[in-house]
This record gives sequence, structure tokens and C-alpha cells, in this order.
Amino acid sequence: MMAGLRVFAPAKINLTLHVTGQRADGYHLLDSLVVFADVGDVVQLRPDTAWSLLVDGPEAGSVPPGDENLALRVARLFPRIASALTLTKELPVASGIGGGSADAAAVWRGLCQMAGRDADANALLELGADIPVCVPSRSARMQGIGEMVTSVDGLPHLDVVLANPRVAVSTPQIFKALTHKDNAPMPPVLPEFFDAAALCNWLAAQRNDLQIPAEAIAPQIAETCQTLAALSGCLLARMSGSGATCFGVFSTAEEATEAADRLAIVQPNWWVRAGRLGGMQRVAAPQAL
Ligand SMILES: C[C@@](CO)(OP(=O)(O)O)[C@H](O)COP(=O)(O)OP(=O)(O)OC[C@H]1O[C@@H](n2ccc(N)nc2=O)[C@H](O)[C@@H]1O
Ligand SMILES: Nc1ncnc2c1ncn2[C@@H]1O[C@H](COP(=O)(O)OP(=O)(O)O)[C@@H](O)[C@H]1O
Repeated sequence: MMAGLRVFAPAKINLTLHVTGQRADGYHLLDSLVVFADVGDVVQLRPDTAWSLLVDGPEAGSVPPGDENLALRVARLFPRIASALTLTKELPVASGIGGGSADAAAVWRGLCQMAGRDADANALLELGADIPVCVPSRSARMQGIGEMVTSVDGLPHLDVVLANPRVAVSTPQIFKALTHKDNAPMPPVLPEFFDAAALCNWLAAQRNDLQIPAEAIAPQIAETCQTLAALSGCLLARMSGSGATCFGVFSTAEEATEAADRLAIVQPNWWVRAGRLGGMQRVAAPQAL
């Protein structure tokens, strides 16, 4: 019998998040350039006679431990493969970087591998609009309410600092606070980018439409972005998803690491990580335990 699988659940970062409309059911139409980080949670699945979930790691305290946990909800879609799940939580909860969706997608990748089937994400949209893009965990353009996922190849990787001022933000509350729902999408065809600086130049003319409403509800977000932008070498700072996590892009991994170290000293209560966005395809694949 196999010992089980270890699956990395990378943080999801919305480099752009254009809200282009609203459906009759209230869900918003999005046009978002999404990338994945080498920072994330880890899920371990071990075959067992019944489903169970143990949560550990530095961010375990705020994670729902029972059936409302997205990892367990996805696991229950496979009634014939019971597993003991261990979720090592590194990502702050309710922070705009898809923690719950990333965990759910990681469990799905693992169980699909155990069952010998393709990790097709269509069944998961109703559990979370962000889950389909997290299943492949590859750079993608996400449209519709999250169900249209188109791979984006050839993006330069980005060395970043991720910073969360430790304010949990409610996604529905931020969408509700957005006053203009019909904002412009990204261009139909995305340009090609020679390097990180070229990508940042282009990103600077794009938007996260949820950032202004999120900053009105949680002013710490504006402070976080301003603090990142003021760090030496920062090319661009923006909020991810519905917040409150923000990312700052740097030219090199060394600059990002130095900036993260400086930020962690001046803001010891913030969650701060240096990392790399893009190029996560192999890391997100399940590994045998
Ligand atoms: C905003 C985004 C951008 O990637 O990221 P996060 O901030 O959650 O990381 C996502 O669209 C969030 O996806 P997810 O967190 O899975 O959302 P869901 O659980 O499906 O929906 C939570 C609530 O958000 C609102 N919602 C979500 C997605 C969407 N396209 N339109 C919406 O209006 C709805 O009010 C919904 O009831
Ligand atoms: N595995 C999980 N990890 C984190 N949050 C989860 C998980 N499962 C369910 N949740 C719930 O999902 C909500 C949104 O959390 P999360 O997915 O981290 O944020 P976001 O949607 O902002 O990226 C939380 O308030 C939490 O109650």
C-alpha cells in the first residue's frame, strides 16, 4: 500500500484584478493575471479507513478545523479514497492569496493522482471561484467568475516580497464595497515581456479594482503597499485578490530577500516573506511520501 502523497499548495497572486461586470446572481466577472509563488501550504494525504484533518504550522490557529475546511470538503468528493489529511498552514487566512483554494486544489491534485484520473477542475467552481486556477497552479489569465482559465506561457519570473499587515479581509465585503462594476478588461492579447522590469512597466498601467474599496475598509493595506514601494529597489507594489496581502516586485532574489529582512525588522507584527512568482509547475505536482 502506498505511504501517501505530499502536495505543495502555492500562494496565488493576482498581478492584476480587473472587475469587468456583475452577473445576475451577484458574482463578479473578472479579468485577472494570476501567478503562483514558491511560498505556500503543504498537504499530506495518507490512505486511512476514514477521513480526518489535522492542521499544524504557524498559521494553523485561524483555520477552520472541521467539515467547513475546503481541503476536507474537496476530499469528500472522493468517497472511495479515505485519507488522513495533514495541512501545514503557512499562509495567513483570508488574505487574498487563495490559501483555502490552494489547499483544496492541492488535495484535488493528490486524490486525482491516487485515483489515476485527470485533475479536471470544473467540478470545484461551486466550492470556490478561485479553485479552478489553483488546480494547475500555473501562470494563467482567469476570466468569467474564475471558471475560464487560460495558461499564460513565457512570463518572466518575479522576485517579490509578500506582506500582510495582519488584518483579515472578507472577500464578499470587498466586492460589495466596489462601486463601479463595469471596469475595462486587460487587452485581449497580452504583450510578451523581455524581463521583470518590462512586465512591471506594463503591470503599472493595469489595476486591482478591489484595492480602493479594500483600502477604505482596511487602511493598513494602503500603508502596506506604500511601505513596500518605499523599499530600495521596489519596481511595483500592489494588493493581491481582495487583500490584505500585498506584493512588492524587485529586480533580483537578493534584493527581495534584503528588503524582506528590513521590512520584518520595522514591522515585526506583519507576515512578511521573500519569494519567487512563476515557474511553479514541477513544485506543485504531488510527491510520494
Ligand atoms: C477575489 C479573488 C480573486 O482571485 O481572490 P481572494 O481575494 O479570495 O484570494 C477570488 O475571485 C475570490 O475567490 P473565492 O475566495 O474562491 O470566492 P468564493 O468563495 O467563490 O466566493 C466568496 C464570495 O466572493 C464574492 N465573489 C467571488 C468571486 C467572484 N468572481 N465574484 C464574487 O462576487 C461573492 O460574494 C462570493 O459569495
Ligand atoms: N484550508 C483553509 N485554509 C484557510 N481558510 C479556509 C480553509 N478552508 C476554509 N477556509 C475559510 O475560507 C475563508 C477564506 O480564506 P482564504 O482562502 O485563506 O482567503 P482568500 O479567499 O482571501 O484567499 C476563511 O475565512 C476560512 O474560514
